[in-house]
Amino acid sequence: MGYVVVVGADNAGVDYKDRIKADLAADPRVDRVIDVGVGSADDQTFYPHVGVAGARKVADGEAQRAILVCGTGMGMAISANKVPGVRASTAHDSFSVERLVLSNNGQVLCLGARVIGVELARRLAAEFLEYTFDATSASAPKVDAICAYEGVG
Ligand SMILES: O=C[C@H](O)[C@H](O)COP(=O)(O)O
Repeated sequence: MGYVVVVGADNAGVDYKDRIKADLAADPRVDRVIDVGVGSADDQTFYPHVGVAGARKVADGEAQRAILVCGTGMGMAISANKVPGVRASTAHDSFSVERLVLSNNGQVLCLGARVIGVELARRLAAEFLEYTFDATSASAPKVDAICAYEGVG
């Protein structure tokens, strides 16, 4: 069983989002890609609406992961983290992407199209799917402590 992955972006990130969406569609690790928009750079929908829509699909169990793109990645991360059960962060290097999953059990990777190049963004998106959180690891009780602050888990 492969991943269901949500992709989303605002007008600043839509080109990156569409590139990553195409990569995911061709990725054998991915069963389905859900695109929560925007559809074009003309769509001025504010990033929090996209970020929360994407994060809700993860929280609801419709998807296991989400990749959200805005200008910096930060607005998407702040917005996605408003959804209980979601752990989202901007990560612009390989080590941070690894730790987002292995340390933080993060399900939502946020990328900044005005910060990193599209080839790095594509690579980080692919790397994000390489990792699976180990619930028996020493990091697990720390993630449990995060969840306890929001009444989840
Ligand atoms: O975090 C927010 C994003 O970077 C967004 O794409 C741009 O937001 P701004 O237009 O408010 O700078």
